[in-house]
Amino acid sequence: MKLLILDRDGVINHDSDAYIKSLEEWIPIAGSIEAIAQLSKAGWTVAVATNQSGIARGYYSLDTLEAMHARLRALVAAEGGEVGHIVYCPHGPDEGCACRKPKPGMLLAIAEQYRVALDGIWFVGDSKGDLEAALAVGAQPVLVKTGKGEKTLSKGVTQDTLIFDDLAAVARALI
Ligand SMILES: O=P(O)(O)OC[C@@H](O)[C@H]1O[C@@H](OP(=O)(O)O)[C@@H](O)[C@@H](O)[C@@H]1O
Ligand SMILES: [Mg+2]
Ligand SMILES: [Zn+2]
Repeated sequence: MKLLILDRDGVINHDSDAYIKSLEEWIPIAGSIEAIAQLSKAGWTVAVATNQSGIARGYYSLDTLEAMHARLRALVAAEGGEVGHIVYCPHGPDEGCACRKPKPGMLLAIAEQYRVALDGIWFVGDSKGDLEAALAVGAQPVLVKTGKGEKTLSKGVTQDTLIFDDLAAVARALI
């Protein structure tokens, strides 16, 4: 199967150093909804793996998080596509969970969900932790320059990292 895994904040929607705390703050990056829909219509399964420590920090509720993901699904559906499995880590950095990136727990959960291996599967992110999670399980690290991507790039990435301007450019490369 054609599986693509996306980070959320800074890849699908704009990110903020103050966290994305409400549905109103969840604003798609230009071209990202259309990119997901086009990929989906081209036979790709598009899954999402996102750290959401704002839950543990008490910045927003699980209901609010689910409302953001319902909005994502509705916007992609309106373009004729669909979003696959969305996995999130609600834990804080000090909880030692297995799912918070750069740990690969969420990628492994998605692989198990679809009963596929992660070798070479593209994981598109904007942060160093996204790239490290991909490398930890043999997936293909892909960096976009949106969100924290430019900052991540400026600090240096591994040679095998693929780099694109944004998610729309990733979709163009795959379709
Ligand atoms: O990019 P994804 O994984 O979809 O989500 C990132 C968010 O959970 C937040 O992650 C936080 O990192 P800490 O969790 O505080 O280390 C900060 O980077 C915030 O700016 C950011 O909005
Ligand atoms: Mg991100
Ligand atoms: Zn976790």
